[in-house]
Amino acid sequence: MINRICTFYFTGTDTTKRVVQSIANEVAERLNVKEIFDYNFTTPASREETPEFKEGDLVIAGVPTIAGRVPNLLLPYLKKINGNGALGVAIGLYGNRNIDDCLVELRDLMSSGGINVIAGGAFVGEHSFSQILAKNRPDNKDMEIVSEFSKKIAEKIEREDFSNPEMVGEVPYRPYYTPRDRHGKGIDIRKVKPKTDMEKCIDCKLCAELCPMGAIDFDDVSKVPGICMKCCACIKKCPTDAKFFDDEGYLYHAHELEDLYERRAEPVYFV
Ligand SMILES: Cc1cc2nc3c(=O)[nH]c(=O)nc-3n(C[C@H](O)[C@H](O)[C@H](O)COP(=O)(O)O)c2cc1C
Repeated sequence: MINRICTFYFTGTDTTKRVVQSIANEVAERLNVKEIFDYNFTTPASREETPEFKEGDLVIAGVPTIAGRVPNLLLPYLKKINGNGALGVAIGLYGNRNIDDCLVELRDLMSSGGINVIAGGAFVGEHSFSQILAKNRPDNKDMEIVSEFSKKIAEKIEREDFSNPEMVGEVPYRPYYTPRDRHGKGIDIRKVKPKTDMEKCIDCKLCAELCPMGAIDFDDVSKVPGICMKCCACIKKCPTDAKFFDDEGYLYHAHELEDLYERRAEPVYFV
């Protein structure tokens, strides 16, 4: 019996949020669950709380795929999950290249925290680095699959089938995906940070408020003293398009992804 559905997600550009919330809403409707609790752990302040769940919860957890894995900057937080026997669904969003081992890694983090993961899905979202790679996804076709998946989750719970399906990915997990330049040499984008066009910036502070790493200086938003995870929230959500990356390696990688992964990757789910 499910008493509460918890959406539990990290999202830079809202594709993960859309998929997770839709699943939660549809499963809640099908199972007649009245309480939906929105647990968005994107901001640093939200990650100061320990993620705590209880028996009778269904936790729909989602993260974007970063370098083929769960974002490593979130691992200390995700290792603190207190599932207390809740049921769970693991969701990985990826930008049309590959989910690699993100979904199985998220499933394992949830299981280690005491959540019984009864379903999982890999869905496609517009790539953080691009305005054209998987543009506007998840789209209507993706959302139909989200709906089909939600129906199967609800049916599985109604049958009281709490088994753990196999999911796409390898254990042990493969190393983080490394982009390469035209000579096959690794491109290291870890230290790359966004720049600000001060002619366009209106100093609204939205970028500093949104940054999941709290990396942008509130008093001077052109400064990024903290760690940037390249989620692109500040770039895609800037009302005046003032933020941008100009690092050569980063831009090369972004354009290469657009060229190599133009084909449409389809979502997959496991129930
Ligand atoms: C640093 C970084 C690395 C990424 N690595 C991958 C990847 O390995 N494979 C992939 O297909 N997409 C990758 N993506 C794209 C995101 O997983 C994808 O755009 C996702 O939909 C973003 O979710 P959000 O909108 O909830 O932030 C990466 C994005 C970022 C920021």
